[in-house]
Amino acid sequence: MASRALTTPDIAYYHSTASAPSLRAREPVDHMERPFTPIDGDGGNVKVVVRVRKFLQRELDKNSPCLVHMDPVSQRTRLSPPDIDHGDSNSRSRQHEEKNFIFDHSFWSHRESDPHYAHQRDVYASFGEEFLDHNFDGYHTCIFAYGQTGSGKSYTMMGTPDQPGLIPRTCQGLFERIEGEQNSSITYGVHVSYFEIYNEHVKDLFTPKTNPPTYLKIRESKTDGVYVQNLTDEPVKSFEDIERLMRIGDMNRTTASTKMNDTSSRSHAVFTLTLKQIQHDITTDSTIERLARMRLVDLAGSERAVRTEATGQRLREGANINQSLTTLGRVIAALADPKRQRAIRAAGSQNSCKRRIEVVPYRDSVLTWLLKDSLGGNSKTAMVACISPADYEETLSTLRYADQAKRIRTKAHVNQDAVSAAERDAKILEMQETIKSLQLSVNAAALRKRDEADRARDELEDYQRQVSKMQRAMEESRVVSEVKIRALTQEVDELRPQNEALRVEIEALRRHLALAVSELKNPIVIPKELVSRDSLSPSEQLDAEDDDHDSGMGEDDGDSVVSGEGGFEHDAWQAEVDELLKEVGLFKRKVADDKARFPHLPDGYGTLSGTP
Ligand SMILES: Nc1ncnc2c1ncn2[C@@H]1O[C@H](COP(=O)(O)OP(=O)(O)OP(=O)(O)O)[C@@H](O)[C@H]1O
Repeated sequence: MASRALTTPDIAYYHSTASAPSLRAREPVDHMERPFTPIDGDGGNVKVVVRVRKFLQRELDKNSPCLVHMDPVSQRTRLSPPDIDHGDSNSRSRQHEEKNFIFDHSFWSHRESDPHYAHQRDVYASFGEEFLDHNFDGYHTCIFAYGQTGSGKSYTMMGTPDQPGLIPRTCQGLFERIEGEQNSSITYGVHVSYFEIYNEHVKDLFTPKTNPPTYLKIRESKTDGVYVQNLTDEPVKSFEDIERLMRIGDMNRTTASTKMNDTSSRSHAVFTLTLKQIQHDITTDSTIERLARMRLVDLAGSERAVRTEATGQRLREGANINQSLTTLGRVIAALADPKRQRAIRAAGSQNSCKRRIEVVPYRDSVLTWLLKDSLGGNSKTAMVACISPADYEETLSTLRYADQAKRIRTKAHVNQDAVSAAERDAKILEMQETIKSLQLSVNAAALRKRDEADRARDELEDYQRQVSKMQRAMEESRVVSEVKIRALTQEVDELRPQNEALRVEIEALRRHLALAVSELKNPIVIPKELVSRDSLSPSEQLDAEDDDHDSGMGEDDGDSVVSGEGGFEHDAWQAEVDELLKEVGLFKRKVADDKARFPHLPDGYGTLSGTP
């Protein structure tokens, strides 16, 4: 097993180039519009890639020749027979001949100076990103590394601190996409679990080792398929959270030094990321949920006891590893069998024909039982066949295995649900009811005799699962409510400036009306004598003025506008009156304007009685 990536210097500047279609499109996935998405229910063939590693010290010491050649254009992988002089003592060189294979991709990681050398980032860019796309589209995926011991599986899957592999890159890519997402109506939930299958037992890698070891049970349910009971499924918010967990998991993983590999994985490790995307539509108060599970599996390596020279515990481990890999081989062979595939197509929905289709031996090992869905069911799956450059027989066996896996077709479909707010509430209510009834039956069972204790325990476990499911649903409900609040707050913020502008306008209007009302309430009264004098002829006006002088008018006339200076006072009056008339005219125009702008103003608006 290669040491795992704790820090990731070369992914700090590694940017995902693939887009994350996710739920940005409000509608459910439309396969007609997105031709690259296969028809729902058809995951296509298992993608198979092959990677050859560099020489290890022991191979260099033996001056081993490189038996593998890869053509970067045709993707052809050629395996040459070993030279008799270089052939090891176990090889039966008489039967060896050149073999050619073509896979979806061949990664040449043998000599770094070669122009087509495949770095860790190239492996991820080649299909890791594509698989992340599938996850954001709502598909389950699985990538597993297969190969003999010491062939580079852990290096490819986990990598080293300097050269992180597919698992840390996938986790980093996932959070880069989530953080880059602009659509605030989508909420993301990511959970991580990590377990190993050691000597046909399942161990949680996130919980501390115990003595004796704690093994977990495998269960199967209609809704969840095959699952590990009570497995820790940690919620994570960032890549750093995952790194911390991976560190814990790797410390707990069973490795040992063998003759073939200093840090050999003695177990199959299954790292699972679960991505839940919830998009809330504020207009209909409904949600679309997409769930995708990505399984990243680092298998233990096949090994020959004569080569590893294992004894005791190592020998038993090796036998168990080989046993489960043999079962995996039988499962792959059954799934890839063209006769079986034809029979499935012919059977369609006829149950009688289905029964005659050969049963795939998933249950013969814990590994195949747990990977059932990933191998032949609802998943898009890729296999990385890791090979050594100097071991003809083991490499040929791996390449044959991989060649067979190419023919497997899976049945992936988008895992998506549209849920209205009412449905979600009803679901939570239903769960509460189930929990209540389970609680009753658990209580009742607890009262019965000891032989029923097992059943009671199972019911209790079911009950606990339901409770944690409900807690998760309620947590999701809370998250959706937060999204709603966020959207409404945003809307209020957007409306605030418009509201302020309207408020200012109304205030100005109110002041303007108050002015108009006061003018109308206190109209300007023009003295009668001024009006009647205006109607006289100029000569008559002069006579009238003489009369005024004669009668002493205007001597002490604080109230009168007409003074002894004659024409000057008259002009001032006239100017004042003109000014007032102008203002009245202005007011009338403003009232007319207001009526045009606000057609709903009452009819009496602008008149003394109609003014508020
Ligand atoms: N592409 C590569 N480039 C550089 N070194 C590599 C490469 N592949 C593997 N190695 C090195 O080869 C050694 C064995 O690799 P690794 O531990 O990944 O093998 P493995 O297949 O996981 O073995 P096992 O099944 O025994 O766990 C390690 O020292 C690893 O660093």
